[in-house]
Amino acid sequence: MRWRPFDIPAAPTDWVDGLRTVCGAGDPRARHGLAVHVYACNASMQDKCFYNADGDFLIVPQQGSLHVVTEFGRMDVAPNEICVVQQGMRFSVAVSGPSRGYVLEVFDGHFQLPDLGPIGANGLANPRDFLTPTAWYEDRSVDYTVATKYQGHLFEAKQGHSPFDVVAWHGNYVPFKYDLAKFMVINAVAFDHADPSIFTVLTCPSHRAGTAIADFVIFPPRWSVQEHTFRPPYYHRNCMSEFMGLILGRYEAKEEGFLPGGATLHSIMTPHGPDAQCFQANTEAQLRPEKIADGTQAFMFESSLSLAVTKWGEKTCQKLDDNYFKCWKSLKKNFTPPKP
Ligand SMILES: O=C(O)Cc1cc(O)ccc1O
Ligand SMILES: [Fe+2]
Repeated sequence: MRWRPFDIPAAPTDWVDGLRTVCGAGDPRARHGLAVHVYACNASMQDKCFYNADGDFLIVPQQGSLHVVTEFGRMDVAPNEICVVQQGMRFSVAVSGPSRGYVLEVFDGHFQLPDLGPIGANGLANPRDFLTPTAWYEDRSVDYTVATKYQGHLFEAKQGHSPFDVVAWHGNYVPFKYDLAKFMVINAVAFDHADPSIFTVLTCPSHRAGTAIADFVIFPPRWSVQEHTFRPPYYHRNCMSEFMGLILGRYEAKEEGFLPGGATLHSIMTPHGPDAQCFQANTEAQLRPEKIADGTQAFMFESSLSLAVTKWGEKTCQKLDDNYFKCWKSLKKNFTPPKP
């Protein structure tokens, strides 16, 4: 499935009011699964905060910076940066204009760095590049709204003061931000297309060893140098679900139709791969070292669970691209076995 860029509303809409669920699996009541949301808004949350009782949020701004106030301090998160706000933390989002992005929510546990295995001590997303806020507080007596997502539904409560009255904190259960440009990219330098798991920024592991509730994977600017190789993604079916979004630029396997602020979902075992144009160009291209994905950033929320699309994702948003399948239609059979 493919979605055209989600609309940013014209009427004043804050971050919570502009949150919509596209797909997901599992159940926050069983503390197992994930949800993929998009947000589209243009107004700051006024004397209003939000907390998620169901799980942790990984927030990926695509357009417009988010100014996030949390109980732990403030974070400015721009497109090409991400932040994680964990279960239960009060936060309020201010925006400076039309803003849009994606949210990966996990119900099971927390996001962590992937095991580096033979990569060894350093690489991919390095711990030093994750930033946590410094304590910041305000002492304001005011009519304040606390919005909550609890068991998938939104609730509101009122209180007489700002919740951001925490003067100091210590510990390690804290929100954080990360600049995707800091990702230390590792890739194949001889031949073959590497599994995109090498681009995993953060993962929320499941209880089944080696599988994830969700991986957050990026496709950053990098050198492509492989020889004797079809360099773009291979045609494949996956035992995981692949939800993709585009922050900036174009994605090499789908230069047309997959646009910043839009999305794709390739469900478990649904075959997919580069569009016909990408196949043609990369079949004919000379394999010289080449900088690819320059000025772009695509990402994937990949899950071992099987995702169901919401009614909003399928119908209400009116962004589903019914013609997506046509991008593969002109692929021709190229099998020409030698005559016996
Ligand atoms: O399908 C996609 O575009 C994502 C993807 C990229 C890649 O380089 C290898 C496998 C894969 O699923
Ligand atoms: Fe894929």
